[in-house]
Amino acid sequence: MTLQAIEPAAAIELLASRLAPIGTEELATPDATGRVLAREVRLDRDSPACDVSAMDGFAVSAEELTAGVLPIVGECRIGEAPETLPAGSALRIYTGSPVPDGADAVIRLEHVIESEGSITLIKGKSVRAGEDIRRRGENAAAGSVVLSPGIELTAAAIGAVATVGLTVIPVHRRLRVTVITTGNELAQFGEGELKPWRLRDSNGPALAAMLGAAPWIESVRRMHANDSLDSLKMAISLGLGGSEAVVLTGGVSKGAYDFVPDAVRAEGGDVLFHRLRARPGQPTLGAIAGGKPIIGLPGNPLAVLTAGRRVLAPLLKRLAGLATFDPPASHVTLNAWSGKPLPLTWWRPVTLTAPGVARLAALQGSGDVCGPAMSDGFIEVPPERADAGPYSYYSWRI
Ligand SMILES: Nc1nc2c(c(=O)[nH]1)N[C@H]1C(S)=C(S)[C@@H](COP(=O)(O)OP(=O)(O)OC[C@H]3O[C@@H](n4cnc5c(N)ncnc54)[C@H](O)[C@@H]3O)O[C@H]1N2
Ligand code: MOO
Repeated sequence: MTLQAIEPAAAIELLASRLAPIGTEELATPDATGRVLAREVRLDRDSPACDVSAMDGFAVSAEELTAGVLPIVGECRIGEAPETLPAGSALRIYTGSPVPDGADAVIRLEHVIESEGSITLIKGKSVRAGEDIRRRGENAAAGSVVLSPGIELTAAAIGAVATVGLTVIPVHRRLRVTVITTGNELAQFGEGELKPWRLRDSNGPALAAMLGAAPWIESVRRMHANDSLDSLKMAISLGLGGSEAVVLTGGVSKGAYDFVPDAVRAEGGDVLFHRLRARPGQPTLGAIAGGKPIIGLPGNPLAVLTAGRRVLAPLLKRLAGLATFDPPASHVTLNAWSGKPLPLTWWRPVTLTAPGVARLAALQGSGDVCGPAMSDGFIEVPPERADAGPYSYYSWRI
């Protein structure tokens, strides 16, 4: 069966729509950092839960302080129930202390003169009702949604989870991914002198580096298959058995020894796309078997990086439970364009040189491992464009 070449975004959408997020587990809140939240989090009480001072100073009646001198008659301690402010007086107050009943403003320390146990406004300063008071519920009211499911738990999110009082939180389990390298040309461990027609595996380590850094990936298991249908079938079967996603590199194109498409189908894979309208990475294949994605990346090292980052990574994010699995990219402008336009999407490695500015990496083609080595990521050049951009930019970090 020949499938039409498809746009990268459409390929992601097609396969993502067939994937369900992995199951969940409960973790102690701080241990969930970087993990994908699996429930909605709502505020259990108003934030703040009572009126509190925003500054160190004095709780007063704005009208009374504006009118003259106020004796300091006590203090509002932080962490203790609100005091009552007697009429015609001031209470010391600290950032976060509950505002006493009877006060309608906080005047900060540096705006008053304190003398003989009383305060007066410094000349030129004024005080208004409501000043420097954080009102109960002004951040958010009890019951409001603070976090939606499917977000990655950042430091800010963990703070919110903790403030709601959740000591354990449901998150999606982490993915186990199997990466299968293919090809009889790859050197074996301990092979000794490397003949020029043999080569070291760079795709396996590059993919393990890209995927293994994600906090929602548990493990990247590496396997190797020879260029034979049986060897590939065995590796795919083992991969499907022990992980949530299987990624292959090489053997996916049109050569006599490119058995990946047949092996994927033989192992029950429903091939949804096989060829992207994008380069490098054109022969990329996407399939689903038993609800698990199988992604066949090409063998060329740059194609592995670009299609891995642009197509594989969003699909794994979807599987990991991330709601925004193909987020909008940031943009960079090139310091200079070079090259003739292509009739398809062109992924070109770049190095960032200033905020929002990038330089094209010098490289020979998609078989060049060294050219992209110092790049930060790549730009996505739409078909027929041949100018300095701006273009969508994808970092190698997923
Ligand atoms: N007649 C056609 N030939 C090719 C086409 C085509 O459309 N028609 N597409 C080309 C494109 S584009 C690409 S990309 C490559 C991809 O081919 P495969 O996915 O089948 O990959 P292989 O042939 O197995 O390997 C390609 C290249 O990559 C090297 N390689 C493979 N694995 C590794 C690894 N783990 N580490 C480092 N390098 C690896 C391999 O030795 C080959 O040099 O096909 C074009 N051909
Ligand atoms: O598209 Mo291949 O992916 O030239 O390298």
